[in-house]
Amino acid sequence: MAPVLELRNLSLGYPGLTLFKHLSLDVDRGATLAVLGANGSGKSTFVKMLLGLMEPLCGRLNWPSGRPLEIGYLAQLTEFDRRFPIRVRDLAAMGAWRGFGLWSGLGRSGRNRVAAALDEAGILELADRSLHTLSGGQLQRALFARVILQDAPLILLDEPFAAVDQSTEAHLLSIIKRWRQEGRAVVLVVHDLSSVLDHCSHALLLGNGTATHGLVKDVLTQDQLVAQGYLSQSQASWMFKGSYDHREPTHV
Ligand SMILES: Nc1ncnc2c1ncn2[C@@H]1O[C@H](COP(=O)(O)OP(=O)(O)OP(=O)(O)O)[C@@H](O)[C@H]1O
Repeated sequence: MAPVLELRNLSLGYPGLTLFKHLSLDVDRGATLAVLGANGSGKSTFVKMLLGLMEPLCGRLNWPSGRPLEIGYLAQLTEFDRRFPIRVRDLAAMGAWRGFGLWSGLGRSGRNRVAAALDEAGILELADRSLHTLSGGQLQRALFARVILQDAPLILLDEPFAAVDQSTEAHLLSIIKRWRQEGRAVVLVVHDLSSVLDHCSHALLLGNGTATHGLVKDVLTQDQLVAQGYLSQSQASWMFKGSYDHREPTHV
């Protein structure tokens, strides 16, 4: 699959703090890249760099299309102010504003697109509810509907499953599956070694000043996770003996 984005010899950090050096990777169409690392390893910084909010210390991002692509972005739920007084359908419609313009009306086809996105996210019946009345899982579904409407070739999800139950997670994974089948590239920041990784093709592990990238099964090894400070030796021994093992991605 052709890349939508190429990172070349990238170093990332702040004055006096280098988080990692010399990262080169391609984000391919149809790939699902999980970004993991201990607290403070640089996941949020990596997200900011992808969004163009900060420059790498050195190296570069290449956009094979010749210009930066639109990124469908889902921020961490904790960063979202749900007291903002709008309805679910208005929040979702914000994802489509490029298509219809900020100050013009949605029109029938726009309204149909919003309804279809809310339906796919499983919250059509909540369309007229105010955001502050939603549960965490319902709000996450509304934010997914907004990303659906962005219709972007590259999708960046920052901890999309942090506050959702198993059935919501499975539902949101089915949306990610569709995106992947359509050839979109999906980058997800995930916090734990959960079953989500079964649905990812590649992993980027940050920590202890390094960034390791490759197939999930090659990167998330016991030795690597300990070396990069993600797990202690005893946690790793417990985990690799028990619930977590290396499976090939099942690609929901
Ligand atoms: N604007 C900044 N200026 C200087 N240092 C920063 C800045 N933002 C973050 N850092 C530092 O960079 C490091 C990486 O932070 P970052 O937020 O990217 O980590 P993270 O992996 O997302 O952490 P967490 O899992 O705790 O959210 C931390 O040591 C943090 O203190």
